[in-house]
Amino acid sequence: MKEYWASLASLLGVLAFCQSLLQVIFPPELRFAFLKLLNRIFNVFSTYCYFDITEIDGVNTNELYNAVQLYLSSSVSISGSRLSLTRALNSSAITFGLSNNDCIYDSFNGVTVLWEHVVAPRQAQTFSWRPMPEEKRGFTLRIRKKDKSLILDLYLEFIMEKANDIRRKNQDRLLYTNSRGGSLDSRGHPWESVPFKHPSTFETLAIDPEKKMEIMEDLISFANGQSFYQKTGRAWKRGYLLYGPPGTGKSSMIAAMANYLGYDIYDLELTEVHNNSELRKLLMKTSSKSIIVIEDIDCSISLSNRKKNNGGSGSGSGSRNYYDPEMRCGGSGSGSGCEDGNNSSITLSGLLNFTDGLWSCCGSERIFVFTTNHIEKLDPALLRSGRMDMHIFMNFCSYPALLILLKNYLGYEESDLEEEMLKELKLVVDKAEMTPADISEVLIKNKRIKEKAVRELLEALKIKAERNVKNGANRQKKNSDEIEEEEEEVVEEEEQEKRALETIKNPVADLDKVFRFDYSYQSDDFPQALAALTLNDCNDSSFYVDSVATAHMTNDAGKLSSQKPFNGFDMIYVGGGTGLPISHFGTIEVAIKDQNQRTIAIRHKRGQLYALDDVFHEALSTIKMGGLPSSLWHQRLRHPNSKSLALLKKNNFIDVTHWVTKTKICISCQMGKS
Ligand SMILES: Nc1ncnc2c1ncn2[C@@H]1O[C@H](COP(=O)(O)OP(=O)(O)OP(=O)(O)O)[C@@H](O)[C@H]1O
Repeated sequence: MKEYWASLASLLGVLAFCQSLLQVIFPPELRFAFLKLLNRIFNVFSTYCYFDITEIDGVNTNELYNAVQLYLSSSVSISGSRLSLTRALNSSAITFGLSNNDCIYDSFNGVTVLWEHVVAPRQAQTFSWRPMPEEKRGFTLRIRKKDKSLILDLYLEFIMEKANDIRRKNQDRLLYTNSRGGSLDSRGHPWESVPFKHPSTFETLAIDPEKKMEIMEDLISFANGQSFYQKTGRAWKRGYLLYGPPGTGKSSMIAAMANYLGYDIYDLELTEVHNNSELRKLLMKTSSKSIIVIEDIDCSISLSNRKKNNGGSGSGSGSRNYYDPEMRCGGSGSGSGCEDGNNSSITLSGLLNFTDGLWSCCGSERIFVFTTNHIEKLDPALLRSGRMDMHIFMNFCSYPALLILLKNYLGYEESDLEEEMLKELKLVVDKAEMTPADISEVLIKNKRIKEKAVRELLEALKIKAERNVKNGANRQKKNSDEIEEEEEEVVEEEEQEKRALETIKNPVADLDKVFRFDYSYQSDDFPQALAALTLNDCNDSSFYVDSVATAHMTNDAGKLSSQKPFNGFDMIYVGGGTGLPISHFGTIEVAIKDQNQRTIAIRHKRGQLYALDDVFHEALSTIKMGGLPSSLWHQRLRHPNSKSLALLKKNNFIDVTHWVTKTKICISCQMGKS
């Protein structure tokens, strides 16, 4: 026996020596090539082929891996001998899974295949933008070569469908949030999820039954509408805008939608998203059959003021219409907001691309829901027809909605209540303007003593209705007072106008009292605005065109001849207080056209004015045709002083029939100089 151990030990020693000798003689590269060759030879002669389905594909999670895992979890629970059991946090379902490196046979269409769950430790992490899981996971599918073409595609399709079914039936809805502010988890997901357990359903939702039916039918026709969307060439998605006062059930409606269709919810927190490309990435990581929600869209982000931060640096905006808020950053559909240039914020255009641009179609069967308490605050671009397919007004509690709440909270059917009580409730509920949330509170408080609950509810409704009536009367009184005040103001304005007209007839009389000059209506650069009133350079015989406005604007930057990007924060404010961004500044060319719209003279800027020198005098020859009194020339030539007029006459540019006496003072000049 002793000898036996001794010879075994020496044999092991020889083997170890040979191994180290081999390692020295054959470097790792050579060994790797040899193994590869062996593998190839094995594959040629093997009757099987193998498919690896890894958990992470590049940087993205492999959906097929998840589907296989789910699919196998249903078969391993029956046939597996060693299983792993998992239960997600707060989840009600237990998931079976194959243990690490365990195998299972499955059959499909009479063909048997083998699945192996391969788990290997990940090598020490090289540099990565995000943490990776410690283990590499994957499934290896083994199929006979002769069966591959027969079943592979069908089998994988079957697995995907089955996984979706299982997900729908067994799995709790998931509620995703992007509250991590853009950072990714170890599996490359920007979304965090928890099981979604909201109990709201369309049955418990207290809204008018007709409206409820309409919404439910719309949802079902959407969910079953794959062929319709394909046939019509539309992306398989739908948008709902829920609006109304707080507590009318907008969030409850979203939960009811998710529970009704069995969809997951992605609750998008816009304030956590830094720019449009991040928004796009979030969208790419949402799954099909989901509802993407942006709650309180009017307060989550100030979309109309966003451009302020960008400083209007969008390049190449030559022919863009900046009056269209949608176009502020490059227009919808293209997926390229001007934010892409400086990557600093979300824009309205980015949000619209998110919902109905090209990127909104990455994935299918998705519903977008926006909610707001103030629809009037939303940018019209969001409300435009076709953008949100259905606008749903969540109103105060109506009588039919009240009956649903009574059933939910007290178990009362309409027939369980006395007729008198029903009559009274019906009479006051609309006037009370109470939200379902307010009414629920009253009912919950007394839910154990049902009669008391109904009585108290009636009392609360009456008090609220009375208050509303009183407030309404006050409002009416206030309104009539306001109307009276407005009427008085109109009369006052009319009288002022009359006085002004009388003054024009007799301009010298009391001019100051009527037209006091108001600086608030004038340009800051007032002296410059009046520059055209005089011609200072007596040696310059050019005509100068006064284009009237001191600050010109155009919605087409291409019209500017030497444009430069505008990097300031100023904006053009228009009626209603909307701020329009300024993208470029520069100079324009003044074109003079004849009757037939042919350009006969184009002039560039000289200083602050546009000069028409001798070459173009002919083009203006009609101006000097026919003599006119000096007062008319004064008005036609934008109020030059008499010295300038005399100069023009002397150079034979104008023909003055007679000089008007100084007593007739030009009112415009008076106002301008006051
Ligand atoms: N229409 C409704 N049907 C049933 N319950 C409702 C309804 N509206 C409100 N409630 C009750 O009031 C609570 C608050 O409602 P919910 O959060 O859905 O309102 P909301 O309109 O989304 O409010 P907010 O605008 O403040 O987010 C809900 O939990 C629910 O119990």
